Amino acid sequence: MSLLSSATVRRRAYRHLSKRTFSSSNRPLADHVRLVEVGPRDGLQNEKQSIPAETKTELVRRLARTGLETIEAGSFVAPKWVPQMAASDQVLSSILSNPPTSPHPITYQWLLPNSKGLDNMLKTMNNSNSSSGYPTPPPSPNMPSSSGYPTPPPSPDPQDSGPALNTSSMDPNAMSSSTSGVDSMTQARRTNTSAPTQKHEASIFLAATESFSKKNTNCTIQESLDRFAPLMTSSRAAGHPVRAYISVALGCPFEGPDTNPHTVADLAIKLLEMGATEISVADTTGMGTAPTTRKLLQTLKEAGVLTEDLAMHFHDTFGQALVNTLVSLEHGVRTFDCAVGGLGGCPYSPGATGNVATEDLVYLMRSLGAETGVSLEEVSRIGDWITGEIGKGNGSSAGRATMARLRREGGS
Ligand SMILES: CC(C)(COP(=O)([O-])OP(=O)([O-])OC[C@H]1O[C@@H](n2cnc3c(N)ncnc32)[C@H](O)[C@@H]1OP(=O)([O-])[O-])[C@@H](O)C(=O)NCCC(=O)NCCSC(=O)C[C@@](C)(O)CC(=O)[O-]
Repeated sequence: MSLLSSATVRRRAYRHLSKRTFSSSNRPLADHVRLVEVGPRDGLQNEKQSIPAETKTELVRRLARTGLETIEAGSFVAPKWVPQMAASDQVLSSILSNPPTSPHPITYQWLLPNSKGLDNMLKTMNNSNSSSGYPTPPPSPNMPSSSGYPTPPPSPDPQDSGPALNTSSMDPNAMSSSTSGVDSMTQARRTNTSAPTQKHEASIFLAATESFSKKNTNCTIQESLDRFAPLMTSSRAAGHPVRAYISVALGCPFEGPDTNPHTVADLAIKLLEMGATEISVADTTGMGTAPTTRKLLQTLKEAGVLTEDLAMHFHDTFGQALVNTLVSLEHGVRTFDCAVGGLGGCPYSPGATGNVATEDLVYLMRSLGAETGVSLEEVSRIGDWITGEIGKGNGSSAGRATMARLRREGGS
């Protein structure tokens, strides 16, 4: 892809804003941060030893009880490329036929590389529908707003660029375990025992560099866009909104740390124009730093990409994920991807390690006075359990500290 001038990107952004037909269904309140749990997919896909489908399903079931509202539960990619995800159809079938218990509706996301992936996802859904009585999603015209999604909450004050940071000396770890991690709103929602509904979304992915695009999906960036146009139309028509990742946005394992932010902005606009409901900007390699994250977010803003259409997806390879999260929060981003226990890594990004840990993000947000609705104790128990199941060290500092406290208190 040619390097685009900022003027070209700005022109495209103007087009994108004037042609905007999508709505941001996940628009968060100013003091609410939405966490997208990617542990069952991004967290497990790179594990070498085969993990039983039952373990993956159990992970999703446990996560569904924590207050998380969005869980990426698997992928429908070529098994030759990522064998670990081959049982995602079993995970999906299980979720449909025996819905996980959760305090509120959950959106499950499924990563797709092409239309074959979408066909396989829809086939699994249809098979499960006929055997489980799960209602077939209504066909919808190509408008995400008519796909049965709830009305978005009131939009934040446009002047508000971030939650008021909590500068008090309160130690969030000192909260009593009876209230910590779950606010009164979440507690109230938990009293609702009626059967929760579930939604399913597709997530697609392309790269901001040609080298990574080739390695990860065996095609150029333009070929990715060409592949995704019909996939997105079909997915939305079947009632499944589409989220889009842009990988290697802050550094590429093959081309180095200087990914062109204008390329990222241009791709974000194209994907939004094609109907993506959200762009997850991914620091696949964890090379991002506070200055490069700030520069990327500034470039996206100047190009006309709204913060409510963005999620940030940080890997913690160089220990910068929380710093970059803070920079993003200050910039106004309110959606972050994470993986319990700090699991994760991309099979086609050599050397890259796990995603930022869910437990660490919950702890950070709580310290800043931003609400996630997620229980720190519950996700810490899950991080402890799943890393033990797959024989890995627990990659979450907040998770390890919380487990140590729970064990001291006899409540693990
Ligand atoms: C895109 C392809 C398929 C191209 O791979 P290809 O080899 O060029 O595809 P093909 O069309 O030539 O097909 C090859 C074989 O795969 C089959 N096939 C083809 N598609 C599918 C499918 N969907 N599901 C099941 N099977 C499929 C197809 O039927 C055929 O089977 P055969 O005839 O040889 O038996 C491949 O490169 C691929 O699957 N890549 C996915 C790689 C991947 O999953 N990477 C990790 C996820 S991305 C990531 O982790 C980054 C992210 C999202 O987390 C954000 C970040 O941090 O950056």
